[in-house]
Amino acid sequence: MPVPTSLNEQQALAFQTVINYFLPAQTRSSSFFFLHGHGGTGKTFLYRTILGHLKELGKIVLVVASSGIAATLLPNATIAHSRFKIPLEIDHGSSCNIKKGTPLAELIIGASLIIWDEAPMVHRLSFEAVDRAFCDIMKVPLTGDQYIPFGGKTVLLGGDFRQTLPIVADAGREESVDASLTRSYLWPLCTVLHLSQNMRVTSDAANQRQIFDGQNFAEWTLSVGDGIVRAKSFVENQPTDWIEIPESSMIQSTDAPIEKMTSEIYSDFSQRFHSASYLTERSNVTPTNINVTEINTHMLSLVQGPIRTYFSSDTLHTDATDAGRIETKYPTEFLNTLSFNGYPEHQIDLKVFTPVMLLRNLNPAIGLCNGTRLMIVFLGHYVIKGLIMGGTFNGKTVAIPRVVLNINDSRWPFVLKRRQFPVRLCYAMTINKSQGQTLQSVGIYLPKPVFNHGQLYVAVSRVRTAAGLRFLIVNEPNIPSNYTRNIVYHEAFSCLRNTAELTAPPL
Ligand SMILES: Nc1ncnc2c1ncn2[C@@H]1O[C@H](COP(=O)(O)OP(=O)(O)OP(=O)(O)O)[C@@H](O)[C@H]1O
Repeated sequence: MPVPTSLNEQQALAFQTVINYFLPAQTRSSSFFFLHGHGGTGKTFLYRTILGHLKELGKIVLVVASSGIAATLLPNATIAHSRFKIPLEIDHGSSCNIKKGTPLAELIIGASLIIWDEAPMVHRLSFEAVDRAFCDIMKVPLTGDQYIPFGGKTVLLGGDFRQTLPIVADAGREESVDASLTRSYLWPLCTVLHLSQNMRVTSDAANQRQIFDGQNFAEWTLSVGDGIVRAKSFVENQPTDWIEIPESSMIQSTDAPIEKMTSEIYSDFSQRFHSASYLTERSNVTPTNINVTEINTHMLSLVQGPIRTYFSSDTLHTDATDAGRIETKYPTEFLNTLSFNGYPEHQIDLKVFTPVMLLRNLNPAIGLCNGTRLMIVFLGHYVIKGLIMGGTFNGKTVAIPRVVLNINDSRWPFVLKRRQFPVRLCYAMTINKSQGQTLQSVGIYLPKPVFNHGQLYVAVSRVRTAAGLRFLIVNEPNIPSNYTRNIVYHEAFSCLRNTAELTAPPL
């Protein structure tokens, strides 16, 4: 099959390698691939090209993504966890809840290719559970010489290991790296396909200007991700990972850093606070939810118009034998004070024209995913309405209902049932939540440095141009305010470097 001329050299090689598996009688060493490339290298473009070609050949392709936002960028994509029924509570022996003979099992048997985008975000145990389920469906033994990964299905995973690793509660460096796909028994069985040419920013003349240390913006961003920017240590016995931020990107700190930062990112706010395109293009990002809330509260106070407050209904559910005692010990008033990452607050204050982020995958088919941003256009009693900002469904107005969320947090001896609109204001968002968003103007607010692998890289790679990036850093007095930490766990992706040279298989 001819390689499409629209692809660059690396994309063409990857295309050839994958498509080769659909041609008759080839010598096959592996049918499991990982497409590795940083943001803008054309992974999505390549998935679409492969999809188009296999469609022409009449093949079935299942497309999934680890996050709702990534799923909205690919045709007919769904979220991997729901598509493959991956258990939420997972351990080393888990499999997916896919029964033989069901329509889903038949669909998997009939599929020629599985594409899974943003794979590095997902815990390796999830891939291992899918591997077990596929082997079961395909009647392939899990051990011994007959074993083939994913039961012999051709699988193309993709993503960037420079970004944040799977979230593991209270994990240190070792546990975080151990959760990565690169630590799975599956990893040595995959063929890595590399993309490194940035197709998104290279054409932009402004980005070709040197911004720092002889590098242009795309190169600098990538060196941040690779953890190869020159770094210092300011605290004895602490890691040498403090890097200098280009002067041109700095906002000087003041006594009122939030006001200073937001007035730069949301310039002309009083005139433009109701413009969806203005809100779509910008956001502040910061490592923790506490600072996100501070920024959002400040911005809400600047919006003209009345506030509408929505309170959740909170109840608790427990199977414990002393359920009565637990209910007495944790009254509703106490439950209302609890906050959980990724869940709505008990009290949500909103105004028309405020931007919110959806916290649940309500209906990915119409763009309502965990991470979708919307501008509020209607605040009713039973329903709120928003205009989707960004992505494939940009500009669509949708209704958001109240939903019941079961919050199972190991710190508490109960499951909290919270009935609330699954939204949070998003003039600012955590760096982890910003993964997958593309913006024109981003203010990175660091009242404390980042605390995890890939966070600084995710933050700086949200924008397409150096001009769109602003930092406000508040450091201890002994550390200059143009330095911040760049945490990179090299061991999470060092195994990828040795596979950079891939030779094209014979066609
Ligand atoms: N071969 C190509 N020819 C023309 N344009 C391309 C090519 N490859 C990619 N692009 C364009 O470059 C931009 C970035 O590509 P794409 O979105 O596929 O990158 P990505 O690696 O998926 O990025 P991210 O990880 O940030 O989602 C898009 O506008 C895409 O259309």
